Amino acid sequence: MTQPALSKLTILPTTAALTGRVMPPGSKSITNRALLVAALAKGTSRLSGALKSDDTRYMAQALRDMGVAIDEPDATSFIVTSDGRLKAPAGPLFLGNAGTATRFLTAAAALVDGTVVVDGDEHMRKRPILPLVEALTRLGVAISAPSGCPPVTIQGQGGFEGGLVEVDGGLSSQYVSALLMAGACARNPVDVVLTGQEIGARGYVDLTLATMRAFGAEVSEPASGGWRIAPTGYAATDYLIEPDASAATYLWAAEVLTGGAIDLGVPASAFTQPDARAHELIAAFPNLPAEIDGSQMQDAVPTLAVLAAFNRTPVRFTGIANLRVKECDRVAALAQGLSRIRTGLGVEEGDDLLVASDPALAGQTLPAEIDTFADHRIAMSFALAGLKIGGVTILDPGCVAKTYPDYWRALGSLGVRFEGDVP
Ligand SMILES: O=C(O)C1=C[C@@H](OP(=O)(O)O)[C@@H](O)[C@H](O)C1
Ligand SMILES: C=C(OP(=O)(O)O)C(=O)O
Repeated sequence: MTQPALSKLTILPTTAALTGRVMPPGSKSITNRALLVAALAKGTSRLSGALKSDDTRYMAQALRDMGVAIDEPDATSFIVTSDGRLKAPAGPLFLGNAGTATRFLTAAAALVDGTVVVDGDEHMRKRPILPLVEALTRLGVAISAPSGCPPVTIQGQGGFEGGLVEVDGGLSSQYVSALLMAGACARNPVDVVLTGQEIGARGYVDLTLATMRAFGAEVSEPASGGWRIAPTGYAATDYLIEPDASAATYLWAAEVLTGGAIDLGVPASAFTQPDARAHELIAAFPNLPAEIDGSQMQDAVPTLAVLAAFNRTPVRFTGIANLRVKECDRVAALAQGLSRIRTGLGVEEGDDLLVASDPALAGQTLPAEIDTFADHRIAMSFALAGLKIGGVTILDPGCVAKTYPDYWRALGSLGVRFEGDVP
């Protein structure tokens, strides 16, 4: 069977400084945490400032499939009403390529009385989940994932006892967050302890703890790398979700690349998400450091890597091995896309990415089709290159719907012009 041709969007370079006001959408990470804990709380919670995108729609639909009432009175709110229990869904939960929804619901499914199958699209079916499955097994949960990736089948017993569970967060911090959030609904206290010191973006665990506490959970950290969760369950509450820091990185980068002034409506210092750390680096452009450790701002690495192409000096990105198990292998996709613009512009060295910077790229026409591998961040970051280089074409530009459906419209509102299929 022949595949349908991918849609294409060419960014027309701009010599103008991009100026205007663009609010990034609500945080994906916080929206999907808040949706879950609100669903585990008895009563009604109003979530405002929320993201409406593929990832949060998959989460909301899965919770509806488990008996939770979720209303959407406007474009940025969810009203979640629950009796605090998730019911067995009639069929598999399909979660697309939403890592947060998939990992968080895998642990929460242990609270269901009945069978839950957690599944996703062909990309998600390649994203590892075994460390989480093994941790839940040690907690006494009947769970299996034969391929080590979704689909995962959980035979929920209406809850689990609790106790100590070790987990390796090296491949994904989402395993840790998933255990922490489900842990508050166990019958006894749960101790979640990290094995090894490696954990991608520890800041995501802090984000989890903050959301849990806002909904009444009691979590302490008796020792570094270990958390004790009291069996309190959650209390319904109204919750304001901050804008998405990863989405903000594209706007910050567009601003420095074009010498513009984009008002995001929120200062960088107001974000609590890990990717906000990238702001300081972006502000240093075109003098980015020779080495950037991406481990604590992982989703900002595509933004920083494309920006680095225009830096005064080359940049090596380290600490990014687990970018290989995101929506696509981002280390490979970035190297490939950069090298389509100019051979050798991005090179993989082990798990590092080397960007051979050249400020003279700006103003050139270097036709390049960027394969996005259905990865929103590859699409959004390479669009930045298109602001300065003629001929940059993004394949499958609609993939931004995963976390930032309005991305192209937002760039358009700043005066960016396109040729081709604007989704
Ligand atoms: O917990 C979260 O909200 C996230 C954690 C990170 O993933 P990993 O923990 O899988 O590295 C990040 O890349 C993802 O976009 C969101
Ligand atoms: C890695 C990402 O998403 P997730 O793991 O939530 O699918 C991302 O949004 O960059």
